[in-house]
Amino acid sequence: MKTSAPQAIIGDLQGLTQVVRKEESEAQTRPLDFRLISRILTYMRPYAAKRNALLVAVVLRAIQLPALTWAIALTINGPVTARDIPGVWLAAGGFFLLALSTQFVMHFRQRYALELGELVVQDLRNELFAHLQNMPLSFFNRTKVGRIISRMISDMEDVRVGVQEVLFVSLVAFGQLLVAAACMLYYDVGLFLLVLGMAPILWLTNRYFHKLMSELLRQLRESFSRVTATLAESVLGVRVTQGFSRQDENARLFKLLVKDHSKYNTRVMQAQGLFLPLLEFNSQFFAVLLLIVGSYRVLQPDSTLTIGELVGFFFMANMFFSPIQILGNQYNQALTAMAGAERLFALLDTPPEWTDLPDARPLPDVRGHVEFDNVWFSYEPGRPVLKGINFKAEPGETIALVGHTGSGKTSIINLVARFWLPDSGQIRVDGVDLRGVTSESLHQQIGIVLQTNFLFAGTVLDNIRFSRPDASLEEVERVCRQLGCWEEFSGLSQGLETPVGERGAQLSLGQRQMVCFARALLANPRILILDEATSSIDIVTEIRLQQALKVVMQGRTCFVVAHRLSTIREASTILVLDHGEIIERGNHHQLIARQGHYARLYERFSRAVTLPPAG
Ligand SMILES: Nc1ncnc2c1ncn2[C@@H]1O[C@H](COP(=O)(O)OP(=O)(O)OP(=O)(O)O)[C@@H](O)[C@H]1O
Repeated sequence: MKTSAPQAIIGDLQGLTQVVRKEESEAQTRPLDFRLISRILTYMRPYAAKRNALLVAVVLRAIQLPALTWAIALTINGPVTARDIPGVWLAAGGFFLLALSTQFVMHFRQRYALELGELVVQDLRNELFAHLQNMPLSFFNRTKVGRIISRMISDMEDVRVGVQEVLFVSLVAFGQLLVAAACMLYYDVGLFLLVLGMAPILWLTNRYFHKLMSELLRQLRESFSRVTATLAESVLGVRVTQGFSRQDENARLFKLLVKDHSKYNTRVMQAQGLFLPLLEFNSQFFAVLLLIVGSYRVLQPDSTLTIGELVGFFFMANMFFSPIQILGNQYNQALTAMAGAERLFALLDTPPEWTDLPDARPLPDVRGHVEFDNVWFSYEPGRPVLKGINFKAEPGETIALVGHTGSGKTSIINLVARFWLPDSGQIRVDGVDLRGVTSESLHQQIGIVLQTNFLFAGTVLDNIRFSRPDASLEEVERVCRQLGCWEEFSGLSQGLETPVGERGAQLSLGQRQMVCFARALLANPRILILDEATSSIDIVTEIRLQQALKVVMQGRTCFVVAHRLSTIREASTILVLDHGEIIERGNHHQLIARQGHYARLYERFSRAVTLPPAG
C-alpha cells in the first residue's frame, strides 16, 4: 500500500524518535553508591592539600551562614532591646567582619572545588584515553563510536558537576542544616520538633518537583537535539534535497519537529508554573504555623521563650529549610553523576580481550619471512571469515590479495599486523609465532598504508613524522625526494609546515596518499601492508603514485590489497580468495595461463579499463 506523504513524515519522525531513544536508552540516574563515591574520592588523593583546604572551607562556611543569622538575633535581643546604641555599633562592626570572612571563605570554597573538579576530570579523561588507545580492534568492533564519545564528553561532564558542585555544595548545606538545628534546639525543643515534622513534607515536595523537572528537561533536550540534527542534516544535504525536490517535505518534517519541541517546552513551563508557587506556599504555610505555635508559647505566663528568641528561632528555621531545598536539587544531580560515573568506570574496567602474553618477547630485527599456517579466524564466534589459510612470503616478496568484496583480504592483513588474533593456526614472522611477541616490537617493524589514508590534525611534517617522531628534517627530505614529492610539498603555502586540515581535507587525495607513503618509507619497515592504496584518483596521479609505491615497496615483504589488478600484476605471488579460502595462487602469468578465477577477474577488469593485454 502506498503511504501518503504526511504519513511517511510521521513515520520518519517516529523512526527518528526511536533512534534517539535507543541511543539514549542508558539509565539517566543511579542510586547513591558509596563504592562509586569513594572511587571518585581516590582521584582527589594526589591533590590532598587542596582537598583538605576545601574541607576546612566547607566546615567554616557551614558554621558562618547560621552564625550571621545568630549575630542578628543576638543584636536584636541584646543591644537593640536594651537601647544600647554603642552596643549596636559594636555588633554591626562584628557582623560586618563576619560577613566579610564568610565571602572570603566562599571565594576559596568555590575556587578550590572548581580546581579540584577540573583536576579529577583531567586525570580521568587521560586515564580513559590511554585505556582506549590500548584496546584491541575487537573492542572497537563491538563498541559504537558514539558511546565512547558520550563517555568522554557527557558522562565526564556529569562527574565534573558531581565533584565541583554536588559534593561540596551538599556538604555545606548539610553542615548548615545541622548547625541551624542545634541553634533551634537551644532556643526551644518543642518548636524544633514542629520544624522537624515539617521537614519531610518540604523534602518530598521538593524531590518530586526536581524529579519531574529533570525528566521533563531530558525530554526537552531530546526533542531539541532532534531539531538540531535535522537542521544540520538539511544544511549539509541541501544539494541532495534540491536535486530531488524534497524541500516541501523536509519543511513539513521540520515543522513537526519544532511543534514537538514546543510541546515539551510548554510542559516544562507548566510544571514550573504549578510547583514554584506550591513550594513557596509550603514555606509560607509553615511560617504561619510556626508563628501561631511560637506566639502561643511566648504568650504563656510561665514561658521561658522571649520574643527576641522567637525572632531568632524564625531566622534559624529559615536557615534549616533552605538547605533542604538545596539538597533536594543536588540529590538529583548526584544521581545523574552516579550514572555517569558508573558508565565511565565500567568502560575503564573493561579489560582488553587479549594483551601481550606475560612472557611475550620483543621480535628481533625482522628479515621479512611471513608464514600463515592453517589459520582460522572469525570476528564473531561461529562465523569464520578465514578458513585454513596457508601461505609463505619470502623476504622482499610482494603478496597480492585478490578476491571479491568480503572474501577476506583485509582480514588477512589485520592478522599480519596483529590487530586481531587468529582463532587457531599460527602466523610466523621469521619463524617466530606472533602470539609470543610484544605488539610494540611487531608494529615498529611493520608499515601500514590504509585505504582510508588517515591524517591527523597537524602539519604535513607532523604527519610524515608520525611513524618516527625523532626523524630529522634531512631524513624527511630524503624520503620525499625518493618518492618524487619533495618539490610538491615544499611548494605548499607553508611548505612542510602547512596544516593538513581535519583528516587532511586541505590536501588533495594524491597528496594525502603521498604523505602516507612518506610516513611508511620513513619508518623503513621490513614488512609493508598496503590496503587499496591507489583507489579513487585520476590516471596521471595514479601513475605518479604507482611509481612512488614501487619505491616504498622495494626490498620489503609486502602485502597488497587492491581491487585494481594493474597494481598487482608485478606481485611475486597472487592469492585469490573466495569466502575466506585461497582458491588460486601463483604469479600473474601462471594464473592467467590457468584460465581460472583470476583470469576471469582480470578479463572483466580489462574490459572496464584499458590495460596492457594479459600475459
Ligand atoms: N569488523 C568486522 N566485524 C565483523 N565482521 C567483519 C568485520 N570486518 C569484516 N567482516 C566480515 O568478514 C568478511 C571478510 O571481510 P574482509 O574485510 O576481510 O573482506 P575484503 O575481502 O577485504 O572485502 P573488501 O574488498 O570489500 O574490503 C566479510 O564477510 C565481512 O562482512
